[in-house]
Amino acid sequence: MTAKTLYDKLVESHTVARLDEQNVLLFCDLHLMNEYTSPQAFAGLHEQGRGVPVPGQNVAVVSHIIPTHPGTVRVIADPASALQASNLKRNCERHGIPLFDTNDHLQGIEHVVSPEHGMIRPGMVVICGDSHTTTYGALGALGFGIGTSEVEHVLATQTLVYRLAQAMRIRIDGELPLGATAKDLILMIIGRIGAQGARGFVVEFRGSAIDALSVEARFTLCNMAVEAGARGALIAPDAKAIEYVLERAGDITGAMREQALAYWQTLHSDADARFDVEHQFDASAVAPHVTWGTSPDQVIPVSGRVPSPQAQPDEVLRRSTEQALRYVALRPGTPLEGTPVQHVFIGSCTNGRIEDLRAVADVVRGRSVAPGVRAMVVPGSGAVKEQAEAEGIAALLIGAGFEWRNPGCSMCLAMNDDVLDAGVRCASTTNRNFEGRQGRGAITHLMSPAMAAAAAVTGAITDVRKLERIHG
Ligand SMILES: CC(C)[C@H](C(=O)O)[C@@H](O)C(=O)O
Ligand code: SF4
Repeated sequence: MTAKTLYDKLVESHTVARLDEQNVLLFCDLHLMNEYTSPQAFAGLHEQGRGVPVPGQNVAVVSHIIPTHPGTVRVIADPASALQASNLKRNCERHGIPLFDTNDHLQGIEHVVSPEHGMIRPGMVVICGDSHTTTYGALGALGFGIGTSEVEHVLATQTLVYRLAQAMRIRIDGELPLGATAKDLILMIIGRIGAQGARGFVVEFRGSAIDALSVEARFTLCNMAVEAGARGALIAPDAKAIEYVLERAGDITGAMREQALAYWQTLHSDADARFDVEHQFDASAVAPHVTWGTSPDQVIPVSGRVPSPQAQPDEVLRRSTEQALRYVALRPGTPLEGTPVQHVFIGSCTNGRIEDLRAVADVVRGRSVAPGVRAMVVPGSGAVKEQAEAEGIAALLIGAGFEWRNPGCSMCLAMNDDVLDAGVRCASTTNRNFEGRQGRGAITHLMSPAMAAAAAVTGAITDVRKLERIHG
């Protein structure tokens, strides 16, 4: 018997038919939908007079366009966005698909909502018309994003024509130093292998540094694997992951629980499984990282200096460095530390979970938002928001001068009315720093929640480790 990777096992157990050398028909256990990528898919389905055969294995969440202003009733003012939300509601009602609607108190970002209710379990194939579906690898589920025509196919058949990926293993041993988080780890990895470094691969993370991460930190890691081009990210489920799932999946009891536990034990790569590419990193050398440019791989440790186009090894890199520097209005050789920010955004499916908000609160406690800075916290979901309110985190942050908002994607991609003005520089816990991502002409620096909190209280990009030293 040939040794298998975890990825092989997940694909094989979901293969309905082998179509050719490269493609299989893959069964999808769970299909998540948002208001943004589903309307045309439903329209196509209806044109062909098709139904949704297994509506219970589909779930929809209004994520992207929803306003986040405080208040109990949310009204979507923008007519196009309101139409997207009402279409989603109508389509879900028509087909019996569960929906977290605009004013559901548990609503939020699809990738935050689904795991917290036990919908994601080890061994599943989870898909969504959204690239950050890789997040679910943290629980040993194969998650990946699909396009709108594929959404239609999945609605109609619960299957997908799936092109097989290659397997990459990233091994990370050692202990993350104080002040460095899973966000810094993944930013460092993306910086090293590049924004296309994992293109065509499903990445399996393993090693002692991965074992040490909390499940929420693993979500952060797998979420951003797509920023290195990965078609999926996986971490073999361990006791921590299994406990996380069992605490939330109330339906897994009795004999089913025994069966599930026995199956989940098999979800790891065999000892001699072959990977197409392997990388290795040392967690103990990871410092807090901050992006300086307009791609997540344009990233350096916070103590670093913005690179110079002249120092780049080839013409393509020289040009992209030059262009990025022009956009972010930074000169080559400038230290990142001390760069003033006018805005701080804390949230997103990368860092909008309760542990992230606790990390922010730990830095902010005893301090307040610097004058001239607008700092905004948008919890990843209603459940995260309620939890943070119950723990006193919301009160602490509001007292320190943060805006405490309702959940949603918000300023991660500025598809609602949380949009930055041109030239505004933002310390952000999100995952993409593309040109215009948070508003036309706005400048994004990606970093961890603790680092964003440090920026909020100092008004500049700041090494959170120094902040802690100064203030004891
Ligand atoms: C809107 C959606 C299609 C998109 C994605 O696929 O990731 C968004 O969530 C993003 O983060 O850019
Ligand atoms: S929070 Fe950002 S990255 Fe995540 S789904 Fe929403 S827009 Fe995409």
